[in-house]
Amino acid sequence: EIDMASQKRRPLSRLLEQLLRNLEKRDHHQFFAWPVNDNFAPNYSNIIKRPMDFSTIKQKIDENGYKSLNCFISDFKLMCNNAMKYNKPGTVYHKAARRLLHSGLKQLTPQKLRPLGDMLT
Ligand SMILES: COc1ccc(OC)c(-c2cc(C(C)=O)n3cccnc23)c1
Repeated sequence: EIDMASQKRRPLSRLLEQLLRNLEKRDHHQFFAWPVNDNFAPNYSNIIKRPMDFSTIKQKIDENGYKSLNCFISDFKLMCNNAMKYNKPGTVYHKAARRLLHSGLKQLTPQKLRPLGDMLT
């Protein structure tokens, strides 16, 4: 159980929570909200060695599992790239992943992050 007080003290966690909310709202169909289930995606766990989804990222933030912004961005990219690896181009999932990756990364550029970064120092 993560006490709120320590959460307040951790500026990185607060920044990552904010960035995560911003990324999640771009996933309109919630295809990335939960781990992909092998029952709906045949052979998924054999093809995708490191599954990732927004709920797992959220849990990792709460457990203070990200030591840097770059580690958070890496998991976001992993999640999108998994979907572009498993799902064929042209599928709704591949297109959603490509779109999420590009629109998400635009929010994670230094220009966009600098004002938030000042909050960290
Ligand atoms: C159709 O409704 C849902 C609901 C939740 C999903 O993943 C959390 C998915 C889903 C998400 C994915 C991904 C992200 O590869 N996927 C691949 C094959 C079959 N289903 C999915 C689809």
